[in-house]
Amino acid sequence: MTLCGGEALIDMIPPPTTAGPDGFVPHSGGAVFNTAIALGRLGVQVGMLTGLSADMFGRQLVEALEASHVDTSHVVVSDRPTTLAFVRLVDGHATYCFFDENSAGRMLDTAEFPVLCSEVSTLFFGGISLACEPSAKAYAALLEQEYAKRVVMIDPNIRPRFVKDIDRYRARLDRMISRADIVKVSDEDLNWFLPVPLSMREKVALLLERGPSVLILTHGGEGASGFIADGPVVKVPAQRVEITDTVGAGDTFNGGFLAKLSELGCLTKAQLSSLSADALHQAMQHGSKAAAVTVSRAGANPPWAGEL
Ligand SMILES: Nc1ncnc2c1ncn2[C@@H]1O[C@H](COP(=O)(O)OP(=O)(O)O)[C@@H](O)[C@H]1O
Ligand SMILES: O=C(O)C[C@@H](O)[C@H](O)C(=O)COP(=O)(O)O
Repeated sequence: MTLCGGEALIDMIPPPTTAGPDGFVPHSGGAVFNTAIALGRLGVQVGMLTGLSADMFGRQLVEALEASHVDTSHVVVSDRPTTLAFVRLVDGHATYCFFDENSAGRMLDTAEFPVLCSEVSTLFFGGISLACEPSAKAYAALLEQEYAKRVVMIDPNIRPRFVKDIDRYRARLDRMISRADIVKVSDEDLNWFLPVPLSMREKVALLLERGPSVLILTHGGEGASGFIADGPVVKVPAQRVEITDTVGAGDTFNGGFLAKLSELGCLTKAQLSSLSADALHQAMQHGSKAAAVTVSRAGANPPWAGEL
């Protein structure tokens, strides 16, 4: 089972026709939640480790997980509120305004973490859960405890506005990246993480030196590049589709990517350490197709296997 550890929240999204702040519609979301939903819909055995509220939005999120075949046995329910993310769309591109003070996801602490079931073979982490305390510290500690036994993927989905102590955030991400088997970053994330006058290729080399077997760099509507140590750069273009909004593009890409690696039998530490360029290409292609479906419809709404 792949266990996705991180936030599940409500994206308040304006319908595309609404010019002003009126008419926000609550969509289930959160970067890590979206990846879990994508995996469940694509037929991968997946569970979610997160803190959810007992409020109406928390119940909406549990129902959404169950409807997409995501196991909820690692979900911790509390009376704290659900995180809300108000979304602003400019030409389909999303920016976020978060309300997460004291929220069920953000306040999840190590002491509340359930024991991982023995079927968990892969851990996926990312998003604002790695930026907010105390959840960030708790997920980082879990990774540290588990990385030697299980495959780990991270998509930091960097949101600097959330972070009070930037140096601590950067150092923690650095350590997590060094423990991960697969790392996915956007161009923006990479430039934030390594704000030095180096080329993209040199920055990629620096990240690979830290330890991951596979690094994916996504370029929004320009597609993605994949890197393995000593292998060729694998490039996959974005699919041409009419954009409704880009919410959850990267998260869905991650789901499609992991689903294909799993189907190919490559989701083990040994396989990943000698991944072929062909397997990498197939997995990225699958991620790109899945993401294209999400950007073509409202909110993060990953495709089912039959839609690809
Ligand atoms: N405008 C777009 N059209 C088609 N596919 C897109 C578009 N934007 C993103 N994608 C797909 O989603 C992937 C991830 O997008 P990106 O914006 O780089 O990640 P993130 O959402 O994590 O910032 C891209 O590599 C591409 O496959
Ligand atoms: O969790 C977030 O960072 C924002 C969410 O509200 C949103 O659902 C999301 O996951 C956006 O992810 P991205 O578009 O893949 O960066």
